[in-house]
This record gives sequence, structure tokens and C-alpha cells, in this order.
Amino acid sequence: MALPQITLPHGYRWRTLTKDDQRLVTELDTWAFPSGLAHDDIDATPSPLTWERAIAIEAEGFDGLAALHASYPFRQFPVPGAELPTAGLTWVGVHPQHRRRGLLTAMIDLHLARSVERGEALSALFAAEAPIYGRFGYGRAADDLRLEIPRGAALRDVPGAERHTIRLEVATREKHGELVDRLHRAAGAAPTGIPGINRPGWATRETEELQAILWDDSPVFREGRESRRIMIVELDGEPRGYVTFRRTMNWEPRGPRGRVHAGEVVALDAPAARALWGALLDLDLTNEVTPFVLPVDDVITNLLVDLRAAVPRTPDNVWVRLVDVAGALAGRQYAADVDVTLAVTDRQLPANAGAYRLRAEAFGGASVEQVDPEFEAPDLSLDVRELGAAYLGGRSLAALAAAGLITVHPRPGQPANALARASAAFGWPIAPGSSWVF
Ligand SMILES: CC(=O)SCCNC(=O)CCNC(=O)[C@H](O)C(C)(C)COP(=O)(O)OP(=O)(O)OC[C@H]1O[C@@H](n2cnc3c(N)ncnc32)[C@H](O)[C@@H]1OP(=O)(O)O
Repeated sequence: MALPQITLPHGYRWRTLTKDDQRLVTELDTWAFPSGLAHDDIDATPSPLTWERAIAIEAEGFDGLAALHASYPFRQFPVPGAELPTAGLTWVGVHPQHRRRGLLTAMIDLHLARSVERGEALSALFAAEAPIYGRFGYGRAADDLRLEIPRGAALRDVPGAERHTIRLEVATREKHGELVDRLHRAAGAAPTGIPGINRPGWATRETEELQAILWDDSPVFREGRESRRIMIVELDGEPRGYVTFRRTMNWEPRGPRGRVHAGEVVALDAPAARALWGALLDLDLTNEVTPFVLPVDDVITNLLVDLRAAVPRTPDNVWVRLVDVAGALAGRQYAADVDVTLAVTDRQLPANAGAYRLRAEAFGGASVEQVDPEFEAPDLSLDVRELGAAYLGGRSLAALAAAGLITVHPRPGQPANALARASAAFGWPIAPGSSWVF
């Protein structure tokens, strides 16, 4: 497929990539993200890339690649009460010799143009550095929770947890791939068991490449940790949840100080979650459990008697950009009835700029109509970046307005507060978040 016409700075040209370019990609990638690993070791592991979505930049008189970006084709990216085709921007890197010349800017323009062509209403990403992507219309849409939970930390009781049993095995795709995929999807589709109330941002590994990298267990990437293990919680022989983990050992004068590095902690209901966490917090020779990323409202926040002792931190998780504002607004559900007109600015995608009247029923259908702001005065004015931040339901429009990032236009004689109503509608009962970094 021909690339859309996006101009590069003088002396640079676009280059498509195939899997035969793996070494070039590794060389550029280790310039952008310093790594002590040998290139042969990196190339021996599966690549997560969907090659036809990986685009590089070459420079005149320069060996190798000057820059690279790619995206994952998420066809079912969860948004509040629905799923939307989404381009998961990833592997963005510019060789340090070519930085700050506008190559990232050109790559984002190309990425957005291709996303429009493919009909992807959203783009989502994890940011290597938080200040990079706001200028391109991405909003910080979700946070995640990092914990360091002391071994044996007291947990609240949940009736029925005691009926569960625990199985511990070495994790392999052959044995656990189907189970993990099924439970992960089910936990994202209905984290509270209420049909339709999903976890926005809970991306699944939709491609074969993403499945392959998930299960790869090359020793060079383990950093002294053991091979990947899995703990499965069962009720009457039926799997109800799992956690993947690796332990490290540390013998200190006061005794063993091992650590459990938990990958993904997933359970279908509260009793299963209580049983799983109870077992995870009770592994011999360890004194701490560090889950990788958890949703900020994960059940563990309410099960732990002393959350403070687990030193909670909440860095940014998924960033979201609306590629098609009308399609994205109509493509999610809302938590309250709403009728609001939004005036949206968008520097990179001017076709998005305009006024949109959004009408939706709580947890039902939504419709969006582009209107003439001359005749239909907007209630709120905001940039596409703020819309991205609020889109998954994890960041309140009212809080963004309180920070001066959204302008509210009061309507004379209308008592209802459009900001409060829109804020309630854009929220969602379950916090957004992805359980893995893409
Ligand atoms: C989704 C992902 O893959 S996240 C991974 C991102 N990659 C990395 O962090 C790897 C290391 N860094 C890099 O490869 C590069 O420095 C990049 C990709 C961050 C930036 O690439 P560049 O080609 O230098 O960016 P470009 O020249 O287009 O800069 C565009 C603007 O962003 C700003 N910018 C670029 N990088 C950063 C940063 N890390 N922090 C803050 N601002 C930044 C520039 O100053 C510039 O601002 P201006 O328009 O006001 O002048």
C-alpha cells in the first residue's frame, strides 16, 4: 500500500519494513532505548511487530535507520461499554544523531493519516516519557497502580474464597495460552460480573506476534529471575483466575528476602481474587510481592487492610487520541443521560475540529451530529487532547475544567450545569487500564 504524502525534513525518506529488516530495527531500537543485550539475543526472540504497520526513515549518507515507528492493529480495543478499532502506536524511536529535527512529528502525522485511512477511530499508546505525546493530541486516559505488598499482608475476608484451590505450574503457551487468553478477556469484559460494564483500555493480545512475545521466556530477558510460573485458582476444578510470576532470591543476614514479581493478576470474581491474592502473598522465602501493573481500582485496593503499607503509586497507563472524533464519541457508552455540545480543536487533524452535539442514554445508544456553532452554541470547548484524557472514563471533565483545560460556556436561563452532567456521563463505573504495556 502506498504511504500517504507526509513531507519529511530535507535529506530524509520513508522506508517500509519487512521481517528481513529485523537487524536494522534492532540496531535503531538499541540506539533509541539503550540495552546491554547482544543483538543476536534480541533477534533470536520473537518480534511483536506487525510488519506492514512498521515504517522507518532513512537519511542520506547515513548507514542504518534514522527513525522507526509501528502500530498494533487492535480491532477490539475496549472503550466504555463497547470496542473500537484502534491503532496501538509503539516502537517509536529516533536515532540520537537525528533527534529534534522533526522526525517524530512527521511519523505521528503519517501514523494518524494511516489510522484515518484504515478507519481506526482511536490511537492508544504507552509513553516512554510523559511529556512527549500531549502535543500530538494524546491525553493521559488511564493510570495504573504499582504496589510493593509485604508478604503476609492482612486481607479482608470474602465469603466463598475458602472453597477455591490453587495450582502452581511452569507457564507455557502450549499448556496455558488458551486459559490465560480466555480468562483475561472475560475479566476485561465484565470485571464486576455486570454484563456490559467492561474495563476500558483492557487491551488483549490480538495478533499472533503479540501472543508469541507474551509467552517467550528467553533467559537473556529474565534479569536473574526464575522462569515464568503461573498460579491458577480453581473452583471445583474450573479455572477462575491466574497470576503469572517470577521469583528472585536474596539471602540476607536477617534471613531470606525473596521477591515475587507478579505479571498479570486476573480473577473472574471476588472469592477467586481473594483466594489468589492470599496464596500469592504467602510464598515461602519471599518478603514482598510486586505486581507489575494493576488497575487503580483493582480488588486488592479494597482487600488490603493496610493499603498504605504497600506504598501505592499511580503512574500513567494508556494514552488515548481520538482519530475520528464523531466516530469515537458515538462509539462508546455513557454512564448518564446526556445532551451536550462540544467545540473541539485539533491541530494535527483539522478535519476533526468543529462542534459536536452528543446525545446519549445512560448505558445505551449514543448519537453524534456535527453542528454549526453559530446556531448551536457549545456548552464546553476543549482540545482533542482533553477529550482523549476523558474518553475512557478515567479522568473527569470537571477536573480538567478545574485545571483550566476546558472552557465552560454557561447558557443564560438554563439551570442545568452542562459540565457536571457531561462529567457524570463521560465517567464509567470501572477504572480504565491495560494489564500489559504495549
Ligand atoms: C509510544 C512509544 O513508542 S513511546 C517511545 C518513545 N521513544 C523514546 O523515548 C526513545 C528515545 N527518544 C527518541 O527516540 C526521540 O527523542 C523521540 C521519539 C522521543 C523524539 O523524536 P524527535 O524526532 O527528536 O522529535 P521531534 O523533533 O519531532 O520533536 C517534536 C517536539 O517534541 C518535543 N520532544 C521530543 N521528545 C521529547 C521528550 N522526550 N520530552 C519532551 N519533549 C520532547 C520536541 O522538543 C519538539 O518540540 P517543539 O515542536 O516544541 O520543538
